[in-house]
Amino acid sequence: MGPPDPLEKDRTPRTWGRMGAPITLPNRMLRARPPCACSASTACRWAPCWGGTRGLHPVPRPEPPARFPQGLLTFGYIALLSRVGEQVAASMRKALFISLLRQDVAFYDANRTGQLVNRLTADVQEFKSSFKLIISQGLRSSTQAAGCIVSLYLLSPKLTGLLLLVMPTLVGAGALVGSFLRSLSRRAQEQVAKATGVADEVLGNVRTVRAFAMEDQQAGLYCAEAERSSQLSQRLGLGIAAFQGLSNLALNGIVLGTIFVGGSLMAGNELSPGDLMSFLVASQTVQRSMANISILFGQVVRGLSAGARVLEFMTLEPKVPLRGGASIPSHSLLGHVAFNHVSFSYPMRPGHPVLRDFSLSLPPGKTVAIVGPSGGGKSTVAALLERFYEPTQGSITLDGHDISSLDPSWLRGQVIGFISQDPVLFGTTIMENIRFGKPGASDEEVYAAARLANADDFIRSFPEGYGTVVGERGTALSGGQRQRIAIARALLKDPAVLVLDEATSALDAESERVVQAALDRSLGAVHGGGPGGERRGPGRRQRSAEPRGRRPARGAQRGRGRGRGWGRRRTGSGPRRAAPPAAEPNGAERPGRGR
Ligand SMILES: Nc1ncnc2c1ncn2[C@@H]1O[C@H](COP(=O)(O)OP(=O)(O)OP(=O)(O)O)[C@@H](O)[C@H]1O
Repeated sequence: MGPPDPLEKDRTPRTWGRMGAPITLPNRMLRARPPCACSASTACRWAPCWGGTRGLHPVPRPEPPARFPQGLLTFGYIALLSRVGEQVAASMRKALFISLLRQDVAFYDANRTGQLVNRLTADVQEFKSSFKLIISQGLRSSTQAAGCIVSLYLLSPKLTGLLLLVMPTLVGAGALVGSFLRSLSRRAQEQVAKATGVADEVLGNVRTVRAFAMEDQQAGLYCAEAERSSQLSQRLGLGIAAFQGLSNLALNGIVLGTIFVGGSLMAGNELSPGDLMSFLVASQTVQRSMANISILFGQVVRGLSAGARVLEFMTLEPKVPLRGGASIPSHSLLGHVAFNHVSFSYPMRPGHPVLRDFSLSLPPGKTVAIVGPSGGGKSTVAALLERFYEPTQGSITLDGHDISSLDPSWLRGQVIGFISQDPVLFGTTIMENIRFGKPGASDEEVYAAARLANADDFIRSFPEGYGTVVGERGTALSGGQRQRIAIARALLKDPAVLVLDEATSALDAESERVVQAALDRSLGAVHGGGPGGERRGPGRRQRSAEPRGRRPARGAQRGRGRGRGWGRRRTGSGPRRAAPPAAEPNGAERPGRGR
């Protein structure tokens, strides 16, 4: 058994608690400790106060023996709190990241990367700070207030009863203002995320910005977003300030009311002057604690809305789960792909059908090129086959099995190899980038895939060879070199169906010739002898209407597909070459574009 996979279904963020159990179990235990330590520390501080309020002790002072445990407990709760806070934040980040990775591709069409990164960083940070503040200061203030309310009750139940009568009004008003401030805080955080999204996009495409001399315009765009975010935060600050001012006013009013009512009680001999004085001292402590709580309130509001934003994506379920479903045993996998009356609109543009009643049959052992105008839906066909999106109508089958019943992870990981128009590499070494196609591959397998993709020579010409770091998104390589590494990455996977989405379109003539040769070599390679073995299924060329050395299967026309084929068919006893495509691929293609 391999190591546990963090992306497995039963570890979904909806079940974050379950998934994070190994992390959160000690958390739970630890979580219980800081509050206890904090309360105990506060209790040590205020213990003499409870014993000494009856009588004139205006400034309660801890007795010397209480100082040592108080210091120890303070150390204990701060150390534990910091540990728990960091663990909670790490658990949240991990769960959120795992959840984000599981989301549908449509989710990424709707959300900018920068905004998602903002949730992973700033929102989790905000939540963690609030969590720690609530536990430390909030708990201390609450225990102080609760302890002193007990003292007040012991001194004068009647006066305390009157005091508590006004509390629900204050709490109700606080809750109302709180919900308003929370929504304002949420808007402010969304705006911060939007500004981060702009920054992320601009910095990630700085070459394009530089090439068009758009620095000032882009700076203006970011500044406008940052300004909006600042304004919203200032409004939030105003709201919090107003809340704190009003709550201070109310608390001072309560103290004045206490003096007034206490005076009447004293006049009626229901309260002694000493008790009234003690009552006032204790009620001032309550007032101070409540004032502290109201100051914390702003942080709580921000923390709660940040937590809600994190949870929103942590509990989101993708339409197409990453795993689950049947898989076809490799010995019986032929690779016959069929689109049956498929209609499709992108979730972002539901009113704009891209495919309408589209049917296509891709026989095993053939290469089919789909040719059509720009925007005609060729990439969409590849995306549907990868199950990046679900057809609105119709079905797609692999060897007669509806791909919606097949395990998407198996389909993408073992059946389909995909080389996109603009392949993106990771900012690590060439070796690791190629190995992305098959994580357990040996160095030898990586070299073989690179040789097949005509990439080995140029890789070895670098001083660092396969250890060369390719820069962010592979920017330290030429377009042709990137393409060839992407091809090696796909070939290493040895997929049954290889999808080439204009894999050579961005290249100059020489690079295209080299890459095309690499593809031809790989498609002709003997299966079982390493990467780049048997390939079946759809390829796609749009720029080159008639790929070299292959006979087109159908005539091209606007909005219609055209296929061509080559390849081999696998048999039970081993691979053998299938006949070259002298005729049209089986099945009727009728790609259509919705307009
Ligand atoms: N993620 C998306 N969300 C919404 N609409 C999209 C999305 N991707 C593509 N489209 C739209 O779908 C239509 C088909 O796009 P597609 O990329 O499949 O065309 P294509 O034939 O591959 O074009 P090209 O040859 O220029 O790459 C276009 O109108 C495009 O604007």
